[in-house]
Amino acid sequence: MGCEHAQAAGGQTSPQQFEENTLSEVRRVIAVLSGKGGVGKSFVTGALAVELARRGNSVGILDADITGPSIPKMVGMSGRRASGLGKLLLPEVSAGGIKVMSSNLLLENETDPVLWRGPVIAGAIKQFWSDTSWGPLDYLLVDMPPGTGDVALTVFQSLPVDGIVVVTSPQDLVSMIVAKAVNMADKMNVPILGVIENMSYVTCPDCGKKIEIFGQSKLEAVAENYGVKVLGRLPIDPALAAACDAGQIETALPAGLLPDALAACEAIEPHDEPGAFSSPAPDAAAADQA
Ligand SMILES: Nc1ncnc2c1ncn2[C@@H]1O[C@H](COP(=O)(O)OP(=O)(O)OP(=O)(O)O)[C@@H](O)[C@H]1O
Repeated sequence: MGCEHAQAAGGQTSPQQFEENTLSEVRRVIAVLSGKGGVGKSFVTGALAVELARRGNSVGILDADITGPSIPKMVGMSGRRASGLGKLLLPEVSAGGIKVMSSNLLLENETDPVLWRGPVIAGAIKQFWSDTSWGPLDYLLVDMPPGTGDVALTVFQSLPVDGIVVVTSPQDLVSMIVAKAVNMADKMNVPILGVIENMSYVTCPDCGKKIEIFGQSKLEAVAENYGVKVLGRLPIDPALAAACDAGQIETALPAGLLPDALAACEAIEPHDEPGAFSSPAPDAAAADQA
């Protein structure tokens, strides 16, 4: 574990902040975290990105779920590959204008497994931040890998994360997951914006009644206990899941799904005034010097 990436991932030595390149001006960085896999963290990341973009914001998603990337497929980028600009990578841009950088956009085939070890994964996170030309962004959402392990640590130590959205599902051990996230946020000195419960209920197609198939949600009580806000509860929506699989989240996502979560994102003070982006035009020569 001698290289700088290993140190960042292992946390054995002082953390290293990854530098932003001159072609990026990211105003807010929000990490979307879950306690374990499969609770819908990527879906929530995608939904927040779509809603923020619909409100006129420039939005990017850094897919830090390096070994299980699912963002490109959700926004219709299956089969696409990121291009380069001098020494920098260019994020792919969705039909709705969302910029994405993901390990899936660097693979020959999107079904290739990513068999990378921790230090290489930390190196990829660095590439997605320092070596990617994001341009001016109002919001960069970071789709975190599941859990609170090494890669999550690297992201919090190395990127200027402004806030964390925690995603749980009702069958989770909600209390434990929120506790872990709160502990990590405390240690990393990053505020938790709040918690979203995904797959919280189903809506009866006949009468519209909300049915809590996993039992009554404990979210409110747990959130209160840990002093974090509830930012919303999302239903199980098979049609929306199918639309995500088909790369159509941008057109299929109903409007107004997560108003409190959006308000929490919008309340973050931006790093720079909108419009303050003043880096040189993104030509290859400029990128070479970056
Ligand atoms: N509210 C929902 N209703 C129906 N299906 C959903 C919902 N949320 C997520 N899904 C589906 O569940 C699957 C897992 O979701 P997703 O990839 O977002 O989870 P994740 O927590 O990011 O998983 P991983 O930890 O593996 O990255 C996907 O097929 C997604 O479309």
